[in-house]
Amino acid sequence: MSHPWDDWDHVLKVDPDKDLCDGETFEDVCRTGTDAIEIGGTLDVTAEKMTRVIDAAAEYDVPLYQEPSNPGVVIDSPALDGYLIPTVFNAGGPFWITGAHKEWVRIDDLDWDRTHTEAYIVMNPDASVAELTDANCDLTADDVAAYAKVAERMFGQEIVYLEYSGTFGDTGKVAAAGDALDDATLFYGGGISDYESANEMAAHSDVIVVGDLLHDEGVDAVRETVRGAKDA
Ligand SMILES: CC(C)=CCC/C(C)=C/CC/C(C)=C/CC/C(C)=C/COP(=O)(O)OP(=O)(O)O
Ligand SMILES: O=P(O)(O)OC[C@@H](O)CO
Ligand SMILES: [Mg+2]
Repeated sequence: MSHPWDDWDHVLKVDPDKDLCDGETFEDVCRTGTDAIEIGGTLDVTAEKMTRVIDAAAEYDVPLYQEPSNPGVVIDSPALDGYLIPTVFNAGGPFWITGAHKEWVRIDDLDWDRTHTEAYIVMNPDASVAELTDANCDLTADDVAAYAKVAERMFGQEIVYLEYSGTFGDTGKVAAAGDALDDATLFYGGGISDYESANEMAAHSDVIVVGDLLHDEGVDAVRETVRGAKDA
């Protein structure tokens, strides 16, 4: 089966709780050359902030996905190509693995055709997502590879997401995740800041995700990471 992300090299993650750089617009964001935009963040995301970003990006061609951090911020919008729903494999308890999902399915009538999951392995203990989910980030390359295999082989996950949010990851661990997977697509996110860092992580993963750089440095810096990913 083919999926939209089979052809992606670069995803830009827009945090609805963070501002764009001065003078930059969502039109600029959509024209960075990224393959897709993912809208999501861990802290202080609301349905209103989500809607603002979706509406602003709606008129441009770039594929638009929502990555909700809880069921309360999921937006039903025709502008979205789909929903990428995290499930945190190394969370400290079941809520962020299946609990939140169970509540969502119970209260909402899901659009299953547009709903996909991402098997998160959270690696940076200082990231908000690690604190929120009480993730065990003390993982060796072998642990990471084993989680990736469990995600793909036992839970049928089509995307495995190695999440170093806020810090540049260990390339050995990223490579271990990549080697462990046969069919699933490996997303890598965290600390990508320029052509070189993008190029390096893109060599070890299928898709790199760039987040804070957009809000801290702006669209020109993001465009360099697109170039780095495409050259890998
Ligand atoms: C069932 C539904 C609809 C939602 C639950 C989905 C789950 C399990 C979420 C848990 C993991 C999570 C909070 C993912 C959000 C995406 C993410 C990791 C964004 C990056 O966050 P950070 O960069 O750590 O946070 P800030 O930038 O907000 O500090
Ligand atoms: O913000 P950065 O560190 O680029 O991380 C990207 C993404 O993986 C966050 O969920
Ligand atoms: Mg972030």
